[in-house]
Amino acid sequence: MRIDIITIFPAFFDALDISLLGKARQTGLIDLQVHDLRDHTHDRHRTVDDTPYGGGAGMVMKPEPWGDALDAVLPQATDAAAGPAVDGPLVIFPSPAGVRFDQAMARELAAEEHLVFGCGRYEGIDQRVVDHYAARTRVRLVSLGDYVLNGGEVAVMAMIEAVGRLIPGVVGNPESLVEESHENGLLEYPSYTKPASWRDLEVPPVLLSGNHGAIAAWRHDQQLERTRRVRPDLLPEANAENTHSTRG
Ligand SMILES: CN1CCN(Cc2ccc(Cn3ccc4ccc(-c5n[nH]c(N)c5C#N)cc43)cc2)CC1
Repeated sequence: MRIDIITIFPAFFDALDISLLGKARQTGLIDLQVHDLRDHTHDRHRTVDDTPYGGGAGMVMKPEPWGDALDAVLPQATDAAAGPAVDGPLVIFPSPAGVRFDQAMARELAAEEHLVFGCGRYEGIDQRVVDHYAARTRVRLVSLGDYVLNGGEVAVMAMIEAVGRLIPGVVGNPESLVEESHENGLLEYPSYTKPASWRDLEVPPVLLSGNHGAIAAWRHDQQLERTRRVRPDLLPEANAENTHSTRG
């Protein structure tokens, strides 16, 4: 997979040089490039923002640097008349107004060949940037969650980590991807390791029994109990209820 990130804070992504994603880059599993938006400015102050038309607080990111930066990482700009290319890169702009990112979207993105992330700052990016590229390629606004961040970098880091670990070969033991939270729609079960007794707290005896059937049943019960308590909205019956009510 190829990943391009455009940002005014390239150093923010130095963390992608270490750990599993750093190894995936070294082995060529992921070709990840970080681009400084200011390298696509043409004034001596390397200006990327300006005041909003119509007034209002804060600054908006100018379209010209974004156009030059995105043109540099996207294939030869297709003609808008041809409509958005369906087989080209997927361009993702993190935004509080975006579709909520979740594990299902992470799985979708992990199947893509080329992702381009545009990290906005200030009060956001001039809307014409989104409109221009949405006419030429696939563009998505994606939100990390219902809270306001100062820019897109934290969201992009989270998305790249969630997507990267689903790419075959990135995580040593693919088995560990199967039983984690949200992979089967439920929260994960609690985990334990040695010692069997710690500060008078014991490991649940079933986990020491060697009875794999009983262990699997206990773990599924723990997933259901934890999901009911913490995230009842994830339970199948909650979704079934929603489905019924939308049918009216
Ligand atoms: C006219 N006004 C009306 C109010 N808005 C509100 C507003 C919009 C952006 C920002 C800061 N910011 C800039 C780029 C950028 C990208 C992602 C996110 C982001 N926040 N939360 C998520 N889950 C995010 C993600 N993913 C935030 C970003 C601050 C305040 C501004 C314009």
